[in-house]
Amino acid sequence: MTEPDVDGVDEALALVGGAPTHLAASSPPGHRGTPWSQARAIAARAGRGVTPRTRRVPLGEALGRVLAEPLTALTDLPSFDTSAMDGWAVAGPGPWEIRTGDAVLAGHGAIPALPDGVAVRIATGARVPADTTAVIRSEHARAEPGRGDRSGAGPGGGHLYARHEVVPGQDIRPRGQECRTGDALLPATTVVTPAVLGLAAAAGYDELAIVEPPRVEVLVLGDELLTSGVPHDGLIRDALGPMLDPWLRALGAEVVAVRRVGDDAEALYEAVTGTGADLVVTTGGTAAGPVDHVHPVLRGAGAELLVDGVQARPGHPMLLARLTPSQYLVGLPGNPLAAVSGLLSLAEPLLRGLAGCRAPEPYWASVRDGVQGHPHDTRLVPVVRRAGEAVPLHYAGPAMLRGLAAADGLAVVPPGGARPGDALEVLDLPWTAPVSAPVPAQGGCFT
Ligand SMILES: Nc1nc2c(c(=O)[nH]1)N[C@H]1C(S)=C(S)[C@@H](COP(=O)(O)OP(=O)(O)OC[C@H]3O[C@@H](n4cnc5c(N)ncnc54)[C@H](O)[C@@H]3O)O[C@H]1N2
Ligand code: MOO
Repeated sequence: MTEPDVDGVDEALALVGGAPTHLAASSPPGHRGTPWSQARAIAARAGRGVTPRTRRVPLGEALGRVLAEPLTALTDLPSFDTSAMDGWAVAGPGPWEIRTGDAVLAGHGAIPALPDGVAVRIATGARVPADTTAVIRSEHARAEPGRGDRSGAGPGGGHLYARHEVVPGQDIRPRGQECRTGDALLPATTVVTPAVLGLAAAAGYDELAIVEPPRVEVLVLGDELLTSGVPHDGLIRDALGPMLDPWLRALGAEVVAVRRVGDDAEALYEAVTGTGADLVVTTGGTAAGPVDHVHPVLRGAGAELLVDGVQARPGHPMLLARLTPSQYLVGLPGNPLAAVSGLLSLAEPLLRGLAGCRAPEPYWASVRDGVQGHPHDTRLVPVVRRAGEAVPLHYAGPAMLRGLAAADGLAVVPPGGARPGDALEVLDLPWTAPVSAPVPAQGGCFT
């Protein structure tokens, strides 16, 4: 499928570190595939081109989803002038006569306005009476009891003295300090984090309009795959079914099915043409071997190939096809790390668009060790973060998952490689992103 000369070095590159080769970055004549960045951009554009389905869900079901509409304040926040401290509401200059029987508590209704020269006990979060000049926190005031009540707050009244200068408005949170009704609090495309849920509740929401998660069907190809037990007799364990389901959910997808279709071209055709999913992800069968059915099936199904091979290692046979105007297929190569490369290169940007998510800011880290480059292609290399640097991991061959399983991300190594200290883009894994929200049990768009 690709030129054998450069393919020959691929496994070796994946296993060793060492000095960069700094060979020419331009594609040789006949070199196949779309440049890596361009392929990602095509996938992202395809995802953004589909109008997402939206629905309203109770707050409790919105975690991890993406806002389909801006979050607009349904109320002023605070919605009334609020005491920020436990203490005294006072009006006018002191000392103040303590009004008895009128402690103002959070959640209670309005109490009469305060005339000048009067103080009343108030609790944090309570509505400040009309005409209040300031709140004096208890530790900054001295109450002198009146006759018949030594506490000063009882029916006997008494007088209140400030221990410090009183500044008008002190310790009062004025109505609308955080927002006014109708203010835009968050734009559509915001991922609903626990903090967003809190803000939405405070701003008066019971439900949120969210983008429906894109429905994804995974088709695992290959007659050689076992679903349990130890590999034997040339059969191996399916490593991709168990990995892709939760990974896709962490990327904001609803995985409607993971189906094993073997090396049966007809079954694959039926599955691809009959799917109700927004995205079909296939694993294996992307190359040109005798049972590599993905290309012929896509041709038979009249699919449009948007990306047919990418200048990326591992994973160069990855592909992206449009099945119908609103349905896509990402073909992941069968080698497990190559499949992950395809997942992050094509499926992730596509899903982001389908899920209505914004792309995250690219994240760069300086690489501790030199990384051997591929002569012409971008390499994705598992790395772990150590003391602010990205450390490339071993066991990163296309068929291996040992390096990936210990990794925090995949470093994007340009053709020619990287020297120690070079800054490389790092693709975060959805469960390790330093600035992302946690992955909830039901999935969500958290990267
Ligand atoms: N003549 C050529 N042969 C190959 C080329 C090439 O350019 N020319 N590219 C190689 C590269 S690179 C890759 S990657 C693979 C991609 O092949 P396929 O997508 O067709 O994948 P398969 O042949 O089905 O499988 C490859 C490999 O991965 C194993 N596999 C498949 N599915 C799973 C799974 N679910 N879990 C674990 N392992 C899986 C499969 O047994 C094979 O060992 O093609 C190369 N060949
Ligand atoms: O080596 Mo292949 O690049 O995609 O696994």
